[in-house]
Amino acid sequence: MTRIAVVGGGRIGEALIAGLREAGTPGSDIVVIEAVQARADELAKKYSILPTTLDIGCEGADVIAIAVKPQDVPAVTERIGEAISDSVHESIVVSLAAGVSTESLENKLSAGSPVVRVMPNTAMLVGQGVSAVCKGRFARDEHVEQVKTLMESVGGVVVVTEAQMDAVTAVSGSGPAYFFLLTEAMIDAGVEQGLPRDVATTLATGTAHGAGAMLAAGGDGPGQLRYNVCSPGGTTAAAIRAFEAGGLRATVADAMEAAATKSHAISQASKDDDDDDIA
Ligand SMILES: NC(=O)C1=CN([C@@H]2O[C@H](COP(=O)(O)OP(=O)(O)OC[C@H]3O[C@@H](n4cnc5c(N)ncnc54)[C@H](OP(=O)(O)O)[C@@H]3O)[C@@H](O)[C@H]2O)C=CC1
Ligand SMILES: O=C(O)[C@@H]1CCC=N1
Repeated sequence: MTRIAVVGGGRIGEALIAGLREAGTPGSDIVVIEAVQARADELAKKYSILPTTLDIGCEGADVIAIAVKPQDVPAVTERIGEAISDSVHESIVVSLAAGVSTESLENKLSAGSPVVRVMPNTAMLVGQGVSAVCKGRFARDEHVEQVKTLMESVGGVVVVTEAQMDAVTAVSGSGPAYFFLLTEAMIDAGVEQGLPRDVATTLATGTAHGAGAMLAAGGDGPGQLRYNVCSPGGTTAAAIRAFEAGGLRATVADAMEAAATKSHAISQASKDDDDDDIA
């Protein structure tokens, strides 16, 4: 049994809670600490969990998952540090925030506190997330294993180095949004071609689901799967040519570079804040 305190009940906090509940974690093992009372009450009702304060929620928690916006992480971590500093129970502080380094978290906690950084994605909501995990200076392998097991209950998990986290964020943290954007564009294009919107939505969404399932089946890779759709002289090859002419691959590379650069900039901002604290 792992007792989890989720600090921040926004989009990703809810996705984690929903995925854990769906995977069978009892509601009594999860508490949520959320700034907006109405939102805390909504989550409590929806997932049969307890909304509480940070001090009470951190007491006895095995995992304290920080799911607030990156700029709110330093203040929240400092308060968590105060709440657990005298506790005999060891809590693993887990950050789900983009761009916030384990070092900046450790700087706000008592010396030697185990910190694990996770980059999840919103597909946790349906138990199909994929997360990357890296450990801070004081986290031992058993802490990483515990967090890995927790995240495996809501999807796949890979262990990476912290230096890889900006790239991870660009691929899988932000990734669901790229597929949603493509799906939206396909629906709009289907409507332009004369389909009713509900029909275009059913077709594009079902296609995304089916293509995802084929990729996840782990047989042929994406290239071969695409070749299999491209009948010689056919419709798909004509569409792929238009995608390539429009610079799709370069656009994807530029978009992911922008995401990774932003993640790095967030890390630099949190480092600068730490330096200001020390000065
Ligand atoms: N959304 C996503 O797909 C992903 C997000 N992440 C990371 O997850 C984190 C949260 O993102 P997201 O869920 O989108 O953001 P949200 O703004 O939806 O959620 C954050 C929530 O935390 C609340 N909050 C702020 N300060 C406190 C506090 N002191 N105590 C308790 N609750 C507080 C916020 O309230 P208020 O709005 O009033 O400030 C808000 O409800 C970010 O760091 C992001 O980088 C990581 C991977 C994917
Ligand atoms: O957009 C963001 O900053 C967060 C982090 C990854 C996905 N959403």
